[in-house]
Amino acid sequence: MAKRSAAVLGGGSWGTVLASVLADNGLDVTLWARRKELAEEITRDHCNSRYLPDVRLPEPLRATDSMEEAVTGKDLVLVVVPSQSMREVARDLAPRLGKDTLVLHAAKGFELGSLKRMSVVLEEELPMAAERIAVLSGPSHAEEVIRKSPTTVVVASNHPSVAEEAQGLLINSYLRVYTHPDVIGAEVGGSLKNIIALGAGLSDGLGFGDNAKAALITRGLAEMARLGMAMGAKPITFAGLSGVGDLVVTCTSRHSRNWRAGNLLSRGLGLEEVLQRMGMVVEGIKTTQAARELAGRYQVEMPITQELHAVLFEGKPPRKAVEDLMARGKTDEMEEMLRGSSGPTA
Ligand SMILES: NC(=O)C1=CN([C@@H]2O[C@H](COP(=O)(O)OP(=O)(O)OC[C@H]3O[C@@H](n4cnc5c(N)ncnc54)[C@H](OP(=O)(O)O)[C@@H]3O)[C@@H](O)[C@H]2O)C=CC1
Ligand SMILES: O=C(CO)COP(=O)(O)O
Repeated sequence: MAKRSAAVLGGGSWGTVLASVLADNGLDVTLWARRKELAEEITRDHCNSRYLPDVRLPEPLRATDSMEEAVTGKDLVLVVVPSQSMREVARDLAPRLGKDTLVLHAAKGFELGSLKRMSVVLEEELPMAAERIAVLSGPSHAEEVIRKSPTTVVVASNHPSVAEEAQGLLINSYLRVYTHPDVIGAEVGGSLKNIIALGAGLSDGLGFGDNAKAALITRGLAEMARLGMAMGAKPITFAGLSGVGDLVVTCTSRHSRNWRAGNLLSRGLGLEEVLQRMGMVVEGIKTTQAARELAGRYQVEMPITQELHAVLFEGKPPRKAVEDLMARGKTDEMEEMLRGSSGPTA
């Protein structure tokens, strides 16, 4: 059988690590990075010093700044760029995509303005591949996967054979990949957890304790599921890897960029300075804007998201946001779930 092949689009931390996983699995892998010097460093020195310092990449992994060279003839194209770049990259990919190529993305966010999920953006830009699109999500920090630390993820697709094929290419002894039928749930969970992780970083930075973090995780999950259900997700998806699994890892891991950004904000730094210090994408910030608009569109109550939006974009002091969350009207924890409603609570 011919050697399977893949292109990974995006030379950041997650794209580089997923390309390394596929290379470890024996695929012929080409990584596409928009900057020539980064592509050259990966091919020549087997490292990505900006995004993964002190990590040696598999020798067979090659990189290029030519999209054409990266994707031609590949069985799989894995798109791993920040959400706000997804459409632009998909547009460049469209004329070069093979007729049977599987398209998988691993981005966690919504497109600002349209508020679309990433698989919808891909379907629009790659209509010829609409039946071959899948999403990779779940608790998976790049820094741990590259160390081959046991990790579990899901590959969700509306087409079971597509999810199974992607599962077969990615699964190995340190990365256990489950298929999943709920694309909406996987994308909404993976995106919204970043908002709650920003809140967890803020909460820890303000010196609140484990009780506060457990509250954020649990009530955060409730509001993620509420919006997700209103958008068409299956509620049970939020109990899985792309829901509570990813929420827990992002709210508790020292690797989380969203947690770290929240923590810097708690020290009084402005948003611009936080982003500059991070030097990597912090998806939760734009997702907070998108989720607040989605909450309005679907008439869903998302108090943590609302308060975080006020802190990030309206200058509200974080402690006042916490006070306001604690002073909300009395309600029943499970009421909306037991009623099966996604609408606003009393
Ligand atoms: N890091 C992780 O552990 C995980 C990340 N993810 C998700 O994966 C996505 C990518 O994250 P991650 O790799 O960590 O991000 P990074 O910030 O580490 O890297 C982003 C990469 O995307 C590139 N990029 C940005 N815009 C464009 C564009 N318009 N065209 C081409 N390339 C572009 C950047 O290029 P340049 O260097 O030239 O700026 C950079 O190589 C995000 O949605 C994130 O939430 C999901 C799971 C785990
Ligand atoms: O999605 C992730 C882990 O599953 C990465 O989260 P951060 O972007 O917060 O690092």
